[in-house]
Amino acid sequence: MSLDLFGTTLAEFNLLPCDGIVNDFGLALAPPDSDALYERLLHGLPWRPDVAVVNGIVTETARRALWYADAPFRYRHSGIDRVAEPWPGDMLDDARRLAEELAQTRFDSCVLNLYRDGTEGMAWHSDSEAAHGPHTTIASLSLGATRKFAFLHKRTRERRDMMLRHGQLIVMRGETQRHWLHAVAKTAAVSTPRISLTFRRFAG
Ligand SMILES: O=C(O)CCC(=O)C(=O)O
Ligand SMILES: [Fe+2]
Repeated sequence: MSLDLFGTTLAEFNLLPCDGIVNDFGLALAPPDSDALYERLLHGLPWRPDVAVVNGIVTETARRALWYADAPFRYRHSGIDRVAEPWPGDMLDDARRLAEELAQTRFDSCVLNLYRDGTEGMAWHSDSEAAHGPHTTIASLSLGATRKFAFLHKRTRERRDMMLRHGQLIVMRGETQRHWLHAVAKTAAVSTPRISLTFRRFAG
């Protein structure tokens, strides 16, 4: 699953210099499986805009989003209260198992994002400590177009960027959400969709 580079695996390599851990598992899903999952999710899920409060006004995002979980968990994010929906059949079962195996964590929910092209991104944010606890683990599987994923340290403004490719899985863990913001950068160079599956744990 992870490339063996001179005895250390990619997964052991921490992309962040301090205050958190981001492991890159490389192409965790083989191309035929990534292609099949991408097509199934792109065409088979009821994608809808996300909502966020911007300058006090409730606004629909260009990006599409969905949130599935084992139970109707509630989560306040971007100023809006959300409730999780039941899993869409078995569509996400294999991806969830893969994420659990690589991250060595049990996940009970998945936030999915659809960026239809490079004009759509996600602004700097961190994923709520209140909902996930201070040492949350989030596994993120990318499908479709390659996009730049960036990290910005909240205090030092130090920055780390990585490209996320079709089938690539990364894990954010430890104190990453407490000390770092992350974002999906917009770009004029991408004209095709990208989907991210972000597996999380809400129950204790
Ligand atoms: O699309 C991505 O890779 C990141 C998504 C993200 O940060 C989130 O859903 O909180
Ligand atoms: Fe996030």
